[in-house]
Amino acid sequence: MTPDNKSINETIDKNIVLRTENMTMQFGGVVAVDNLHLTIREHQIVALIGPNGAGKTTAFNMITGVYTPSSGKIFLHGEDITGMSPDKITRKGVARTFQNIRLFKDLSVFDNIIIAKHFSMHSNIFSATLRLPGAVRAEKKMREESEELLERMGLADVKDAVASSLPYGQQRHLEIARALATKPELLLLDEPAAGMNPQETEDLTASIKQIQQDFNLTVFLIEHHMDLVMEISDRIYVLDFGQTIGKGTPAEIQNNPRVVEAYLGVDDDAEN
Ligand SMILES: Nc1ncnc2c1ncn2[C@@H]1O[C@H](COP(=O)(O)OP(=O)(O)OP(=O)(O)O)[C@@H](O)[C@H]1O
Repeated sequence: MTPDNKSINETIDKNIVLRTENMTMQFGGVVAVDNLHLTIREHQIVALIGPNGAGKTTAFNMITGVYTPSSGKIFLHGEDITGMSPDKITRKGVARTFQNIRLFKDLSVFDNIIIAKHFSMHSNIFSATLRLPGAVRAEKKMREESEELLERMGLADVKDAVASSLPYGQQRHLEIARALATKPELLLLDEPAAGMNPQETEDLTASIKQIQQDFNLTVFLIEHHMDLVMEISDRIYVLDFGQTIGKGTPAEIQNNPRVVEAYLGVDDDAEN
């Protein structure tokens, strides 16, 4: 390899935020995810799709440290994070939302954000209680950043409302805001449009694109709403019974006969 080729390859590799090698999860006799190879580059929006039970959430759970893979490796910017704890992975710049909303339902919108900020900054409860100058400054900064985040997410008007009192669509936006409060570089969204009507889904599609640009993010999302997936994804991976049956651009996926047969041919909405 010439020196020029070598430096080109190194530059390309630096752009890889997340890479999995043979990532596999077995539950008893079920291979939920089978040898998954992912490559996600900086500032891409990448989707993971597939029928129910295909292994999508299990893949997220391995990447975020909830499960340790049965075999295979996970690299974040080239660092092996396989089996690292969820807290540690969050502090390395990975945040996620969940398929079923997991807010602090009895707390205000603002407090949901502040708690996430405290968590990500590893703030010291003793210095905060004693109101030491450094802690006071940090707290002030956190509050300002939280206000700004709520403003950007269109939630400033409801910042004092109890989280559970928000309409469903706004609760989903709050969940994304809370994930953003940890200042991630890589944002994982698990079915962000679940339960949304077509108008809410359209609004969310625009929001995700905007958030990705405003916060300079790399986004990896699981979603069943194909309009959303096809519109915003740079690349798509398709799982079926844990196996990767397709990967490529939206156009490539739409024309992949195996994917159409296993998944795209089935109209999820028609079943409901
Ligand atoms: N903790 C677990 N213990 C045992 N089996 C599990 C566990 N978690 C998931 N599975 C199994 O692994 C397979 C993949 O499940 P997973 O939830 O990852 O699918 P999914 O693609 O996210 O589905 P959906 O679209 O319905 O959310 C399923 O057969 C599921 O029953």
